[in-house]
Amino acid sequence: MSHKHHLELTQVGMDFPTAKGQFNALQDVNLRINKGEFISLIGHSGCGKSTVLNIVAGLYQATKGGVILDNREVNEPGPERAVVFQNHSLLPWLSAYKNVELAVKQTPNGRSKKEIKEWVEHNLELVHMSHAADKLPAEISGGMKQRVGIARALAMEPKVLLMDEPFGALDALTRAHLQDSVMEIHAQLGNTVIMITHDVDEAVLLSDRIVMMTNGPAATIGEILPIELDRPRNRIELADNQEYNHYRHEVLKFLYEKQRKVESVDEHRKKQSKRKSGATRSNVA
Ligand SMILES: Nc1ncnc2c1ncn2[C@@H]1O[C@H](COP(=O)(O)OP(=O)(O)OP(=O)(O)O)[C@@H](O)[C@H]1O
Repeated sequence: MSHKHHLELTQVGMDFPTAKGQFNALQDVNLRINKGEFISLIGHSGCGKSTVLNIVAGLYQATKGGVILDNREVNEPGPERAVVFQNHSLLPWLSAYKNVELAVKQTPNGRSKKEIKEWVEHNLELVHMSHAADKLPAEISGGMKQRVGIARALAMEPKVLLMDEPFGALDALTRAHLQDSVMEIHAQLGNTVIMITHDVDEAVLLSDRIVMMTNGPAATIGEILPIELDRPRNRIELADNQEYNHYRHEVLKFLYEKQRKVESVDEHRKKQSKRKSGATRSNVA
C-alpha cells in the first residue's frame, strides 16, 4: 500500500461499443495527482477529456486500467468526488438554498438541523450567492446558476472536485468573475480539482499543471505542463508577465502545432472520402 499519491490513473483505456465495432477512445492514460492540486485537461474537441473525467467520477468504468483515490479503487460515483457540469443541473423546482441543502442532506455528515443550515449558508456565501438564496433557478442568470452548482458541489466536501467546462456557457465577464471565485475557494479549501477547459488563458491562470491530450482515437496524455506562477494570481498583472505568456505559448504550440498535424491528416482523409462519395453521387445523378 502506498500513500504517495492521492489520485492515480493507471493505464486507463476506454473502448466504446459502436455500430461499427469497438471504438478505442482512450489508451494508456497515466496520471498521478497530489492532494490539493489544480489540474486542467485540455485538448481538441472529441479527444476524450469528458471520458477521463467520467471515469474518475465513477460514471464510466474504464475498459483497461483503473483509478485509485486514497488507496481505494474508484468503480462507482461517490460523494467524495463531486461533479460540476457545463450546463448547471439544478433542480428547477427548488430554490438555490434548497438545491444546496439537498446535496448536504444526501451526504453522510452527522450535522444537526442548525449545522446544516449554517453549512448551506456558508457555501452560498463562498460563491457570493447569499443574496439570491431563495430564488428559483429560472429566476437567476446562467452565471448565478453555475455558482449555485459549484456551491452544491463544495457543500458535499468532496476530496475531488471534477468540473467539465464549468464556465463554457458564460459570457467573458461572468467567466472571469467565476474563475476568480474558484481560485479563491481553492486557496481557502485546498480541494483537489480536475477541470476540463478549451480556454488556454483559463488553464494557465487556474492550474498547477495542465494536462494536454493528444487527438483520438486512442487518445492519451501528450504533455504535462507545470505552471509555476505564484498565487494568488491576478489576471491583469499576468497579462504582461513573461512567464505567463511563455506557458500560454506552450499550450498553444501543443494544440495548434503538435496536434494540428494529426488533425490535418484526418481532415485530409475526410476530404478524400467526401470527394469519393461526391463523385459517386454525381455518377448516380
Ligand atoms: N458513449 C459513447 N459511445 C461511443 N463513443 C463515445 C461515447 N462517449 C464518447 N465517445 C467518443 O469518444 C471520444 C471522446 O469523447 P469525449 O466526450 O470524452 O471527448 P471530449 O474531449 O470531452 O470532447 P469535447 O471537448 O467536444 O467535449 C469521441 O470520439 C466520442 O465520439
